[in-house]
This record gives sequence, structure tokens and C-alpha cells, in this order.
Amino acid sequence: MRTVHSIKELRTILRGYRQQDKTIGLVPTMGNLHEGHISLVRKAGEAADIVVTSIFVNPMQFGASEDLDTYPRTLAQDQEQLEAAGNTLVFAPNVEEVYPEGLARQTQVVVPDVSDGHCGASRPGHFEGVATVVTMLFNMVQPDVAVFGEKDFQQLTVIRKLVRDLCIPVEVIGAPTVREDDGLAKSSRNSYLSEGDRGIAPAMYRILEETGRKLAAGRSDFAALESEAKEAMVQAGLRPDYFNIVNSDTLKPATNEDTSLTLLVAAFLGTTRLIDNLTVTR
Ligand SMILES: Nc1ncnc2c1ncn2[C@@H]1O[C@H](COP(=O)(O)OP(=O)(O)OP(=O)(O)O)[C@@H](O)[C@H]1O
Ligand SMILES: CC(C)(CO)[C@@H](O)C(=O)[O-]
Ligand code: BAL
Repeated sequence: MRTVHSIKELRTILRGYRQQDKTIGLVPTMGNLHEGHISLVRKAGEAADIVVTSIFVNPMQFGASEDLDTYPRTLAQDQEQLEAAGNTLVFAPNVEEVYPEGLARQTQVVVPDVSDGHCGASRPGHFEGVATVVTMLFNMVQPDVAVFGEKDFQQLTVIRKLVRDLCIPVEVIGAPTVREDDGLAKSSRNSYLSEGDRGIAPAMYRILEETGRKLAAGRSDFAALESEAKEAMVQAGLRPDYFNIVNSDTLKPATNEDTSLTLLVAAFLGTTRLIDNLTVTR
């Protein structure tokens, strides 16, 4: 497995694979890899001959008061895990390689509508940062397929729309959320949690499941269900950011006509912000 840091070297290596008619799968990450990421690498390996994993903590998607500086950077450990998972190439550029003119002069990709609300409301500019860097990664790697986790449900929706709207020739594959034994979605940010908060964190998924069961049983008083879920989160020791029941495709508030509903949740434990979601069909 090779690691490259420059776009030029990345392109040279990928040109060689393309000349051999190999298909290319891309897994964009911010590093500090866990089993969730590794499941994406394996999925990409099933769908393509060559797997490129990018590791880049993208400053453009972080707000001024967020954790850009403290976000864990663990390249050596990440490389070991990727090698064991059968990854072919690691692309780990530095910030100057990706944004040579600086962020203020960077062309931006805006994906309207599905970027609004939920995490888009709580993290202004976040999805513009994600959409821009993912578009750039698609142009740098020109993958046949790209794999993203369903854990970041709104992000996956934004990327699917971006690919459709800009006619980018890549197949976007969603991968199911990998969880700890107690239900907590695996996330790099779980490592920020104190022992006490780690004990509280699984309540997020438990409350998603409880609400999912109420919906499956036929309840359709969505606003009341959202309030009950937020109240249960407070009781458990979480500080809810949002708990929204939405149409799984549009991410707009659920209606009685919707057959697929997604419960989107974000909550704080101390200063750590965690997200999760659950989709219910009825
Ligand atoms: N538990 C998981 N199961 C499946 N995919 C995941 C999981 N966690 C992250 N991913 C996916 O891995 C890709 C890279 O995500 P990222 O590097 O932000 O990891 P993360 O652990 O979610 O980090 P963070 O804590 O910053 O949200 C994204 O497509 C994301 O959806
Ligand atoms: C897709 C992504 C790698 C873009 O920086 C990031 O948002 C992430 O890790 O989910
Ligand atoms: N997993 C999404 C990346 C972020 O939170 O910025």
C-alpha cells in the first residue's frame, strides 16, 4: 500500500491503474480510522479493483469555534488499519496542497435545500465545505464509485444531490452505520468523551429506536414524538441539538403520506457533539 501527499503523484499512479483497465473506488475520510471507516474500505473493495482512501481534515467544513485544531490526526495507525483492510492507496494531502490560494479565495460548491436545516442549521457553512472538498476529491481521483457512511445521513443526501446536479460520473454507495455493542455509532469524536459521558452516549440510539417503534406502531403526531424524544434525551443527560423526523429523500418534515421516514438526531455531551439517525419504513 502506498501513501501519497501530492495531487500530481496521485494522478500519475491512478493513470497507471486506468491504463490497466482497473476500476477505482474512493473512500473520503478525515482519518482517525475505526471499524466504521474500515467497513467503507471493504465495501469499496467489493465494488472496484483499486481502493483509494483519502485522509484530510478539511478546514473548510469546520466552524470557527469547532474542533479543527484538536481533531485527532493519527496517520501511522490509520495506514496500518488500511493496509490490513486491503486498501491500495492513501491520499493524505496537507492544507496547502488542497487550498493553495487559501480558503477565502476558494471556489465553493453549494447544494441548496438538502444542506439547509438539521446539521446545516447548527453548523453554518459546513455542507458547503463538505460539498466543495468532495467535488475536488472526485476531480482529483475520478473514481468509478465512492463510498460514504449512512451515519452522516444528511451528508450522504447532499453528496447524492451534488453528483446528480453536476452530472459527476461516479456511483455513490451508502454503507450502514457500524455501532459499538451498546448501540453507540462509532465515531472519531467518541474519543473526546469522558468515562461518565461515554456511559450516557448510547441513550441517543436507544431513544432513536424507541421513537422508531412508536412510528412503526402507527403514531404520526410527529411534533409530539420529537418533543418526547428530546425530553428523554435530557432525562438521560444529553443536551439535544435537534431531533427531527423527516422524509428520507427530501429531509423535509415528515407527513402522513411518507412511507420512509428518517429520524435525525444531534446532541451534545459536554462540548462533544454527536450525530445519529434511524430510518423507518411504513
Ligand atoms: N460508524 C460508522 N459507520 C459507517 N460509516 C461511518 C461511521 N462513522 C463514520 N463513517 C463514515 O466514514 C466517512 C468518514 O467520516 P469521518 O472521517 O468524519 O468519521 P467519523 O468517525 O464520523 O468522524 P466524526 O466523529 O468527525 O464525525 C463518512 O462517510 C462517514 O459517514
Ligand atoms: C466526507 C468528508 C471526508 C469530507 O471532508 C467528511 O465530511 C467526513 O469525514 O465525513
Ligand atoms: N463526519 C462529518 C465530518 C464533520 O463532522 O465535520
